Amino acid sequence: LPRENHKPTCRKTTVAILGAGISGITAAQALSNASISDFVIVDRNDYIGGRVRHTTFGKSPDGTPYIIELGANWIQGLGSPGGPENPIWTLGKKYNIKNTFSNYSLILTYDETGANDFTDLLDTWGAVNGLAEKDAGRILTENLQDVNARVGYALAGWQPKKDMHKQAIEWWSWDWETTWTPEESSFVFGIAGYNTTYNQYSDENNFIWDQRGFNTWVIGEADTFLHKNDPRLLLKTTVTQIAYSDEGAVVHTQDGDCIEAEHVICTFSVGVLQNEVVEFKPQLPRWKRDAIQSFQMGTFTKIFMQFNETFWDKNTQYLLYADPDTRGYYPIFQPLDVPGFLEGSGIMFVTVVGPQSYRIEQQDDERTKSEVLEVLRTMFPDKEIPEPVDFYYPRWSQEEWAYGSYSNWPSGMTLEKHQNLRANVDRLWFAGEANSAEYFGFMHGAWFEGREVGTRVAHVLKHTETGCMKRYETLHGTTDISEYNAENGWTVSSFLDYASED
Ligand SMILES: Cc1cc2nc3c(=O)[nH]c(=O)nc-3n(C[C@H](O)[C@H](O)[C@H](O)COP(=O)(O)OP(=O)(O)OC[C@H]3O[C@@H](n4cnc5c(N)ncnc54)[C@H](O)[C@@H]3O)c2cc1C
Repeated sequence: LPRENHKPTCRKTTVAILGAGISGITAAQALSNASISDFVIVDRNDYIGGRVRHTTFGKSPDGTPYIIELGANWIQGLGSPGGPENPIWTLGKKYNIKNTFSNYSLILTYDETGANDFTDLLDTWGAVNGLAEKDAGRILTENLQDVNARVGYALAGWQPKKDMHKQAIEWWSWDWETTWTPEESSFVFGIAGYNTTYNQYSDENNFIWDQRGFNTWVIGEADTFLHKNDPRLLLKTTVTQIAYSDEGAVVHTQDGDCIEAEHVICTFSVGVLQNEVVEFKPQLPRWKRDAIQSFQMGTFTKIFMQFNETFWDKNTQYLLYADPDTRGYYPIFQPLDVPGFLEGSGIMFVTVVGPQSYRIEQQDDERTKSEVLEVLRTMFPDKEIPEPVDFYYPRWSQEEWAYGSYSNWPSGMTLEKHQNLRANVDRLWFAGEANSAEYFGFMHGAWFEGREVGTRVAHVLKHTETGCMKRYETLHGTTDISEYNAENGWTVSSFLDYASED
């Protein structure tokens, strides 16, 4: 609400960048690099980084709390000799972000009987996945109709049905990354997206445990073009309305102020756009609303616990639990009190996604804590599982500035329709992780899209490019292979493979 005695003002700028997450900061940096310094960056939070967000948790031996990451935690796909490097990995190194290789083979499996080794199913999945990849590649290149990933994997020979061990392996291999089930996800883009990150860069994921917070690199990059107390950075400022036309735009904020700009770059998550917390005037055209509502926003919830004593094997990074009744019920536990991470911390976290996230994000901490402890007692029948001394989890699906964690590609969405998510409407531009056709969901997706749109707007301002991104008012059922090009956000081939050794 407008503050008492606050006189509304309307500020003028060339470019208003909405959001100070990775995309917003990268867009501003691209403008700055093109010598356009007249912009403002607006964010409702009081920090730079958006979904790269941390908090304090528990207590270390010296009494100070630990820093834990509530949002992005891994740099995914680092880079291979002879191939390109993931820009987030480059930046992680630049800012000396503390991280450790996530070793997925340091895994133990459990079920309702306690420890039970079903890791051989990982090899079965690997073999099926090889066949599935080939099939997905054929669908893409021959312009055939996409299917959902359940169908794609079933045709490759994967039938998990009522085998809860197989369901757990499938959850670990699919849902943990996408936050949606195979039934709900695109087969082709799920696999192509996986390949552009893990085959183009590498299959390594490094886990961040830096006690300055992972967003140190985002702040560091912002500092390369913003100065101390820069008036161009407006934190704690909530956008309520964006009025746009082909001549410019006016952004209205909750405190009654406004920003008049020649161009607006909106980097809000697809969850924010879907939930209409910001009013667009005029209403966005149907082709745009269709694309926004079609893309999926998923939820990924990390539940943190600190214990006074550890009861897990210090040589294990992952504990996978197959619940006998419910797929995805507290399936993956990660102790951080293991070598290379936060040793001595007593911290462990368990992750749920999708419908389980929605469920637990609506219930109170006590209920969730007792469910988690019951699972741990099932997994370790011979051990005393103590009450945690600290317990916390975020509610991503309810955050008005995110409405979820990150996006996923649903089956039935073509590259053309996704391009409509990216395309500008008059002088209103869009960026953010979901707009990356090749890296949706990831931090590097947000980074590439912010850079792309910032660069485009700079060209438009300098009259070296026209103002329109490709869009499809009439969609075709499938996408021809010739359309997998830069104009539609497809810059590298999903068939490239620098990462595999053979
Ligand atoms: C739990 C979780 C785990 C993840 N794990 C990983 C991972 O391991 N690896 C990885 O690569 N990626 C991961 N991600 C995804 C990654 O964090 C995102 O892809 C990336 O940070 C998105 O950046 P962005 O700039 O597109 O959006 P955002 O970071 O959401 O930035 C948009 C900004 O807009 C602001 N905003 C929204 N509404 C308004 C409004 N009305 N007014 C003003 N400001 C507003 C928000 O406050 C936000 O700061 C994870 C995300 C989550 C939540």
